Amino acid sequence: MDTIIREGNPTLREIAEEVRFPLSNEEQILCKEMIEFLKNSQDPELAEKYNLRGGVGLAAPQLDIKKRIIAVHIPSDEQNAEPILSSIMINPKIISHSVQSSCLAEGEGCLSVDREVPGYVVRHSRITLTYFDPEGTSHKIRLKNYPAIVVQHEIDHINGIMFYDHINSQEPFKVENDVTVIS
Ligand SMILES: O=CN(O)C[C@@H](CC1CCCC1)C(=O)N1NCCC[C@H]1C(=O)Nc1ccccn1
Ligand code: NI
Repeated sequence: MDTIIREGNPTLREIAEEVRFPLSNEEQILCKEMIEFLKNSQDPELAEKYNLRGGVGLAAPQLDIKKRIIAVHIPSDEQNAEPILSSIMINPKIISHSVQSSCLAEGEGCLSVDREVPGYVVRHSRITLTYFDPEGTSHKIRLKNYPAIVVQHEIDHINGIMFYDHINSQEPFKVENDVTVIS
């Protein structure tokens, strides 16, 4: 998984392909590896040992694989509690969203971007999305707050969008009055 490609690689700017079911063995293994990577990256020892930056989300294009597969693994704040959200989402699709917008107070980063890009990344506060799990079962879920931000960051990746595309270059920390800043 040290094969995370960096900005400048054209794959990060392409639209990834829909995945067909049933998954190939290779695709099934990829899904497992993506979640494993996130879990390992959040383990202090393993992150130290393999020099990983802890990640809560990963999109297949970041592995130079142009497929609409994303992984999210968002830990809970308490130690050893269940993660808030841990999921592989195949062909994810936002089918509706709030008018209300939100952004992370500390801005966003990306495992494919080895530099700080300061500024608010304004996203939908709440989203309803459909996706398929690796078994091909369709799901429809609603997300808000941080999990909604993470999933939107990942869905951007399969559409060739980087987080800094959303930053207002004139006024990076400008917020319209009705944007919720999440800290
Ligand atoms: O496309 C996917 N990516 O680029 C990995 C990104 C995804 C998140 C960035 C903002 C929303 C989704 C990622 O996870 N990060 N960005 C760069 C370094 C930090 C790291 C991070 O936020 N880590 C974290 C946060 C909370 C708890 C544990 N770890
Ligand atoms: Ni990213």
